[in-house]
Amino acid sequence: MSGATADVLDRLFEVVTSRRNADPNISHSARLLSRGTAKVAQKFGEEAVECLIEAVMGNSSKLIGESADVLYHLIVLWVDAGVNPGEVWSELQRREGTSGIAEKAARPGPIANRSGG
Ligand SMILES: N=c1c2ncn([C@@H]3O[C@H](COP(=O)(O)OP(=O)(O)OP(=O)(O)O)[C@@H](O)[C@H]3O)c2ncn1[C@@H]1O[C@H](COP(=O)(O)O)[C@@H](O)[C@H]1O
Repeated sequence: MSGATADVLDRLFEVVTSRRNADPNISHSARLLSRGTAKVAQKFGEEAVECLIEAVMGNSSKLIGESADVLYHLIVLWVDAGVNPGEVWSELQRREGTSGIAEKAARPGPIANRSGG
């Protein structure tokens, strides 16, 4: 992720955080957060589905807008859950350079004989 990308997401997180106790008639973020975790999660899921539909349809210009919707609603989800973007950036940094194939192969396998007998 480029620095510019992280910056805009960090700024968006700060704005949404600042809206937590704002007037729900003025701020969409405040309105969404006031409706509770289930609603925040539902909206994120809906936006994700809209995003994947544009991807499957091969509509890359609409995919850009839907992707922005997904990121905004993910940030609302983080604010609701008390997750800081820096924690997510750190996790991505920790994974840098590790292939997904190699990571999956290194996971502990099932225990062959749980009874021990
Ligand atoms: N990036 C966004 C952003 N993306 C999408 N949306 C809004 O998300 C809403 C999605 O509309 P929907 O009809 O899908 O959802 P809904 O209105 O909750 O309707 P229901 O599903 O509940 O029926 C629209 O009102 C969009 O404008 C956003 N609203 C705000 N932001 C950013 O958040 C900042 C703070 O916004 P406020 O909290 O509104 O001040 C803004 O300056 C922007 O930078």
